[in-house]
Amino acid sequence: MPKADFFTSLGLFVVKDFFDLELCDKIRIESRDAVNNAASVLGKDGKYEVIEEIRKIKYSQVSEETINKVNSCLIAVKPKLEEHFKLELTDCETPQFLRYTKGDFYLPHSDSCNTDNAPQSVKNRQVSAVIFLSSESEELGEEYYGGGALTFYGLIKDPLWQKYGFSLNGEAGLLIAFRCEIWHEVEPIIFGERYTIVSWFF
Ligand SMILES: O=C(O)CCC(=O)C(=O)O
Ligand SMILES: [Fe+2]
Repeated sequence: MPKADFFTSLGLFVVKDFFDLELCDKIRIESRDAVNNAASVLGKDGKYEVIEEIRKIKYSQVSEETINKVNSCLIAVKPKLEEHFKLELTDCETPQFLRYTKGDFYLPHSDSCNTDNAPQSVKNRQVSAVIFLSSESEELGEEYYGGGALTFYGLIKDPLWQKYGFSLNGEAGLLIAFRCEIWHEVEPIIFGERYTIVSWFF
């Protein structure tokens, strides 16, 4: 599996210890114990709906304090994202706290959508950000999971490589940011629980 530096060399933005392990543990435990709801996707009619054949994940309803803390960390990195992607960004969406248990996944998708009926907030998205709170590992433990690779497509423009997926090894504390149009998926979780936070800059 390629290392984080490989994704940097292909133009993605990676910070390895964006969150320290103490903060990852704290938010992961809060996310595990919070009320969970099935996550939705944008349906063809431009409305959000739960379609478990496409995105089988739970949202965790963490505290306002945790949302604000993560939000301020994301806003603090905005100037670096603007410089990296050569874009002007206004703000980021309220972060979503995601919990994946065995068998959960998210099929290949892009985070932006330009169809006429898409909500303006989705049309405005420019950069996606994912923060890992747990690590992919062969070890068993609360902070580890197996499977669940975040896999990116079309990173190499050559037509021969268009359909090739590059999988990132999830590591607690790592932030990866990428242009919203890039296709990506979360492969099914084989064991353990996978925790991430996602948000979108616009
Ligand atoms: O959990 C992840 O690694 C990414 C999730 C994702 O792609 C999304 O929610 O749009
Ligand atoms: Fe996504």
